Amino acid sequence: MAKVRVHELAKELGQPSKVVLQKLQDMGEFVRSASSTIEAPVARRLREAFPASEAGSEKKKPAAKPGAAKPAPAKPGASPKAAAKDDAAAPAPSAPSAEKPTPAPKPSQAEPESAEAPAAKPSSAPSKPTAPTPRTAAAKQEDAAESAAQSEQSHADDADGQESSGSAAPKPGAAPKPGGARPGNNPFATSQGMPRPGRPRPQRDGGGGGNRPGGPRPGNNPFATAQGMPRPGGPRPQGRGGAGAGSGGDQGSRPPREGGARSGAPRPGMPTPGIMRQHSHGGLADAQKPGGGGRGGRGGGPRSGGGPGGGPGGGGGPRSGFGGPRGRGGRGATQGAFGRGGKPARSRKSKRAKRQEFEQMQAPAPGGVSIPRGNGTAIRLRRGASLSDFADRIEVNPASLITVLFAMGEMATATQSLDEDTFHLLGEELGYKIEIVSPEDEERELLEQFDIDLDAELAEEDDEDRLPRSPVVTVMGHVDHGKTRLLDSIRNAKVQAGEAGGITQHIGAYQVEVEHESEDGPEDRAITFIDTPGHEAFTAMRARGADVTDIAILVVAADDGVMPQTIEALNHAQAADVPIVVAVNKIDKPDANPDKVRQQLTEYNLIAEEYGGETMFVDVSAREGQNIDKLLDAVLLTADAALDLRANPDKQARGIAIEANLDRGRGPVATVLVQQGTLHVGDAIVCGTGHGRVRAMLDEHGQNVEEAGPARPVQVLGLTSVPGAGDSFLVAADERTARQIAEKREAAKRAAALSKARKRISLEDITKSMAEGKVETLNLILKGDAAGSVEALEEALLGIEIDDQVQLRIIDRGVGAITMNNINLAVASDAVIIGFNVRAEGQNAEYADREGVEIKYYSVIYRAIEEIEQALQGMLKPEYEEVDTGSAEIREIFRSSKFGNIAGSIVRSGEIRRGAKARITRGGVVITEGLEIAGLRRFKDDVTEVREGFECGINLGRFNDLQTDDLITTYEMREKPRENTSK
Ligand SMILES: Nc1nc2c(ncn2[C@@H]2O[C@H](COP(=O)(O)OP(=O)(O)OP(=O)(O)O)[C@@H](O)[C@H]2O)c(=O)[nH]1
Repeated sequence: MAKVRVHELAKELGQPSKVVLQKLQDMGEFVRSASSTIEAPVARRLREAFPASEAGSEKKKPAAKPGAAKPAPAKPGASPKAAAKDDAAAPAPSAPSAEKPTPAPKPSQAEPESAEAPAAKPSSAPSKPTAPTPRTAAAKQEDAAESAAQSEQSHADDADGQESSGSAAPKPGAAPKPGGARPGNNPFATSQGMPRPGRPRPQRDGGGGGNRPGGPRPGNNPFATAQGMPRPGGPRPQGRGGAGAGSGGDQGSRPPREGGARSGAPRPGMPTPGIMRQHSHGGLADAQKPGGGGRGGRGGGPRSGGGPGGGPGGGGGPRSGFGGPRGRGGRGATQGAFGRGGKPARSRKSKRAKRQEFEQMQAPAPGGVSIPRGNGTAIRLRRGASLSDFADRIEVNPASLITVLFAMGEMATATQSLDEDTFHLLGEELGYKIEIVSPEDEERELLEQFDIDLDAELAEEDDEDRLPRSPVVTVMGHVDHGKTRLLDSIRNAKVQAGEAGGITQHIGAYQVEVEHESEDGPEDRAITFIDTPGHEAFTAMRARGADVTDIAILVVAADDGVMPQTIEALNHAQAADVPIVVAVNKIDKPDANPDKVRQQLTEYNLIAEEYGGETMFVDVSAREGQNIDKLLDAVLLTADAALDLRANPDKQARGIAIEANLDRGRGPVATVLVQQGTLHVGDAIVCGTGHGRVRAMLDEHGQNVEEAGPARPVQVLGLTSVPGAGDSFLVAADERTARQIAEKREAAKRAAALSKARKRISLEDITKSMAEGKVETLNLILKGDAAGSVEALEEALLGIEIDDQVQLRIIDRGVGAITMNNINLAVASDAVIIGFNVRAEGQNAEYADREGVEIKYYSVIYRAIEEIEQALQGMLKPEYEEVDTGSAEIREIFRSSKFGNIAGSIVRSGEIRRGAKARITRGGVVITEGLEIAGLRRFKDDVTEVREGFECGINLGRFNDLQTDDLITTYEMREKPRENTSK
């Protein structure tokens, strides 16, 4: 029921507004002005206080619904009794009200209202406090209600202003408290207690009833799904209405509409919308009271009862009432009851939850689990990652992934490192694109965590920052052709006289000064030599990602000519795109034939300048120290012609460890080659998985140096552990960072070691790799048992007619077993090794496997040709074969209506696994195959496998044609080595 304004009431009572105001004040209700509204209960009490006029009022407002009236009595104070009476008086409680088990007293009030509901327009009710007006009044009330409804809004607004007016002053009579509603007793309040200063309100008019002490308080409503103020949506009109006449009753069930506002057709039994609104907005009259429970306004009593005790006042229950529109109303916010305050948080949550649910619904469930589909989302995982890592990335439980993987036929634990193929398969199944981070990317990402971006560093450098640096040279060649002697010779020739007594030591690399004739005249240039001769070391470093060599000196003994390892070295250098300078050695020997060497090498694309080529050949004698200067000159000329060797010396040093060892007295000692920047004593350094502070640096002469610039090799002391040759080093901001980087590198290394290396390049996927731009050519290394067969193979391979877009390159060939060297070259050059009647044995085979190098074995040339041809055409597909995994003999057949026939069997060999493919043979004849072990039991238990010698029950799904003595054989498809390919 709507509230009435004081002047309206005054008119009704035939009293001047002033008098009425005074009266209200006497009653303990504070009303600001004649235009203030007051709650129905207050109005009722007022009418009682002016008996004379009451009659008139009755006449006037016949409409007053009984219900409405009743509520009044039900003031809190009135409590039970009043309520009870009301109930009685009230028209039979409407069904709705009945439904609501109104707690306490309120019920009664509510009921009445509902009963009248039809007639009682919201607003009217309140306005006509006249209470138990006979139904006749209903009609009129309807009108009144409508108008009330219309005015609701305004009331509400007014309310704010009036809030304090305490329209709701406690009724004298009923309400015990003279002073109006007391804090804490406001049934409409979402929270009890004193209103905070400044935020009184809501109650404003509405409240009358609300305050009643007897009224139910929010939070005490046993029927409320949630205590406190109802949510906007939820509250039923009545709730609000409750205020007034306690109509609240049934409301609970009604939809929250805004009270009367709507069509004006109040629902029967419902509290008048108008009122409700008011309540919702304004809240109870008590507003004024400090404690007034502000908010309370709306909701009247707890659901049904209309107001809890508050009968009068409140009406609706907190819950139902909308009164309590979400929190806000409660707080007295003017926005009112329907503000959206209350539920936002909850609703957001629920949306999220819904979305998740939806996503899960779409998820494929290979193992019956729900996992959100990736829809092609790319997930990057480090090498050696586990299911747990993957699960973290897609935010699912690792157990789900284990299940999926299991359903796909693979078993793995959550923390077990998986290989790339498995991740790809799993990713495909779930709609994710798995990318395994390459070692280089991994290192890059690792450093990024420390704000170190080596690529960006280089990109940001200006050209002027980069100064010329000396070339780094590696000496290669056949055994005994004089590599070591040449290195010694160069070193000794260049040991400065000034370095008195300087004993040159082998530290892995050294630098020499050369007087070089350039266009601008003579100048001193330095050349750095890697002191470990041979292409083996060179390629091993490359295989580790360390490309330190700028130029290769290929040593060929003039008396011996080109030999197998000459060619191998040549191939390694060419595979690395490293320019070559040929040192034709031992020219002091009488049988030396330097020209023959030149001639021989033309076959390998090394054409001497004097023959019109671009390669510099220098005849030297390492033993005699002859032409060493010329050789060094040739190195510088080649470097200048083919390379632009420059580096920025003005930054923190980065480089590669060339060699390292544990020295008894000095601890870990590493020879590092600075590639960029300058290394200083005292720098915090991380080298491979070792770290520390540079305690001292020594050059190749054993002299202490304070700093080392680009291309300068130095021995570094101060590391915590011995790095490996080829490990990169860098200077970090501080020791702590250096340690952390080292630890992360260590962890990455461990993880990588745990994961099974994937084939870098394989014939099966060569075209795919080419399409993806991973490789541009198919690099092959041929090894055979005889020179003739290797040559024949090479010729045949080069004769394959292939598409222009595909390239075939034989980067090395040789006779003999497949060596570590061959594998390293394959690693460094992404090559496939072809073994023709030769194999990689023992350690080498393991190494190849570990490094992911594919070795294909053939014993028939045409087969090799055919496969490589197919590979280049993208036609080579893996071949599979059936491999039996177990067999069981049927001893007895059990018939089950549920599962069909069950074969009571005994496992004769291997093991029978659930899910395995199976075939049935009877007397040696295959009856059927392609079946699946659909069920497997040991006694009553479902099991996944049964081993040889044990009995079990096997269910073959729909296949029921079983007989005793039949043999069930399980098998699986395994990729098989191709025919004729293995030796
Ligand atoms: N006459 C002559 N002999 C030389 C010359 N250079 C090296 N030798 C000899 O050739 C032999 C092999 O020399 P090394 O320097 O050990 O050859 P290498 O290539 O290092 O040999 P490995 O380390 O076994 O690969 C030694 O006995 C040297 O003395 C040279 O210019 N003239």
